[in-house]
Amino acid sequence: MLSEDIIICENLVKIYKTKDLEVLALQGLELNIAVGELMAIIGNSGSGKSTFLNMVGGLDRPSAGKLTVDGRDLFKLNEKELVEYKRNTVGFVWQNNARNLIPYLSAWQNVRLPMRFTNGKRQKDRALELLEMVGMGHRKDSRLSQLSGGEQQRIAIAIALANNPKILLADEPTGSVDTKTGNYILDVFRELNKNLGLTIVIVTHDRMLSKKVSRVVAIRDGKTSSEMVIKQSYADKLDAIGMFEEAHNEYAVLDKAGRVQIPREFLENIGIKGNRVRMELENGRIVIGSPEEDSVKNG
Ligand SMILES: Nc1ncnc2c1ncn2[C@@H]1O[C@H](COP(=O)(O)OP(=O)(O)OP(=O)(O)O)[C@@H](O)[C@H]1O
Repeated sequence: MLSEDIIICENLVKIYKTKDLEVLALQGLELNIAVGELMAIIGNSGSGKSTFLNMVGGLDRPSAGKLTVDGRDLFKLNEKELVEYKRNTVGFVWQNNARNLIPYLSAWQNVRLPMRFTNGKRQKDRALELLEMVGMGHRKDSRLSQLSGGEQQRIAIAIALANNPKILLADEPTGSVDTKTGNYILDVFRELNKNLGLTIVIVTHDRMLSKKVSRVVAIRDGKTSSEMVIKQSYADKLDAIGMFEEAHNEYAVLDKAGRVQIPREFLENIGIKGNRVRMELENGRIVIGSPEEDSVKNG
């Protein structure tokens, strides 16, 4: 059972300032993520997905709002605390694995690199354990340049886990591999989530991939717009018969001021053109309709 939130993000704002330009990359993002969740963030290019991940990963500082990760207020960490946070709390997997790996070293050596603070024997054992966890134990002595893109991506996941982080952050982890390999990588995430209880946040464009996790949050223009949550009771059953992805309920996010962003497709479907909707309470439900319905009803 998921209980407390490991990531609490309220009204989060990020402004990038360049010499002659200010970009509002996050404009009041509301998003909480529970301990042990496997979730995806989707959204168009430029909607702020990577910005959010970078804030949570401590790679960049937020401008305003609230961001607490694993009980730590990311606005208050000093440089030293931030280095320690990046090393122990979060692990990163990127689309482009060249960012994670050193091609002329073996898989085993690559995984040991982030562990330079632990003793040698422990390091070797732990690295092997991680390689086995991602299904790459048998290739431990292969140089990275001898492995396929998908295999390299699995090594990158093992590296991200080297310091035993509580949260794994993955930015387009399947962006450079084919669908079959992408599915395999996603299976690795699901195993890690299930077996280690690791919280995993995946940023993706890929709507198919996002259907295989238990919650999908859509970001639009730097704000959370809607989310889909898998019906927990069905998850395991459906997983067993390969229909996991069919079982989502769709939710819209309600912020503290009572604002909800309605997906554009829904508005188009009921014929909303301007900036007004008709709203009424009907048998415990809020019904939103087109204002034109009134004129049809009344006359
Ligand atoms: N370092 C930066 N300096 C200035 N603007 C930036 C910087 N990083 C991101 N932005 C801008 O912030 C906005 C959000 O970018 P972000 O990379 O978070 O989007 P994204 O949803 O991850 O997009 P994509 O799917 O294309 O990676 C964009 O308008 C982008 O141009």
